[in-house]
Amino acid sequence: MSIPVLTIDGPSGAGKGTVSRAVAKLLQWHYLDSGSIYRSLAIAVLQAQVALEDLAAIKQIAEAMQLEFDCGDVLLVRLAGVDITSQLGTETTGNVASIVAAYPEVRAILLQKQKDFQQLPGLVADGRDMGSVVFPEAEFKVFLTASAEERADRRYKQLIEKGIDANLLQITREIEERDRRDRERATAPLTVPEGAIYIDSSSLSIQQVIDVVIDLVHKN
Ligand SMILES: Nc1ncnc2c1ncn2[C@@H]1O[C@H](COP(=O)(O)OP(=O)(O)OP(=O)(O)O)[C@@H](O)[C@H]1O
Ligand SMILES: Nc1ccn([C@@H]2O[C@H](COP(=O)(O)O)[C@@H](O)[C@H]2O)c(=O)n1
Repeated sequence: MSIPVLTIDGPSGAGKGTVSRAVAKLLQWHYLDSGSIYRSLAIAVLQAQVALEDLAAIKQIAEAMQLEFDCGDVLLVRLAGVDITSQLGTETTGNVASIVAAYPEVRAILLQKQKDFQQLPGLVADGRDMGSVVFPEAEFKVFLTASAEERADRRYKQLIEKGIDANLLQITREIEERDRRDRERATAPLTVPEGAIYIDSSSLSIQQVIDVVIDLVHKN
């Protein structure tokens, strides 16, 4: 029996995490936030004070990385037994994640960790290459995006709500730079996977996007 997978790929701030968590909860399926794996590696690399050009050292860290996920209402991540959840969401972590994620060797090391999330009764997987590389056979595929201005605005509001000082212009620049890096890398670039439905959420509410995605699963 094949285990159903719904993949939700798209650029930063498109709403993938928010929508994936809600849909996984409604379907009572498991949830994979693949970005948090790359973000955890970024934290481990920063902690080890390794240069971002030192591929050999980064590969060693990726291979040895002991990660535990608690995917309840709020995602909790432990690295070597230490809760790193509060460090995951920063822009520095996201930017370093996108630099280490560009190494094909690093992606190969982290591939099986992601595949292991495919468990009954089903999986909602969010990231950049879920529908194209990690779960190419997925039954349901979504590409979720929004304009760069809208995504930067969402990220800005998210940071301000968390009490984190933020600068809209800087966030816009960082989002555009991360998009460029994720789209232009040679291995597993951000792309619309074959067979995915394309949703531009620039003028849709979170609930409207959730409804479209739930409909896709229920109608098939
Ligand atoms: N359709 C929407 N309308 C308005 N705000 C939204 C919408 N979708 C998501 N948001 C808000 O945008 C912010 C970013 O969403 P989220 O973290 O889910 O994006 P993401 O695609 O997972 O980003 P990343 O890839 O960087 O983790 C959140 O504060 C979320 O509440
Ligand atoms: N499947 C994925 C998921 C993420 N990445 C890289 O990690 C960065 C952070 O991801 P978020 O979804 O948490 O923002 C992202 O910019 C990508 O570079 C990836 O390569 N593949």
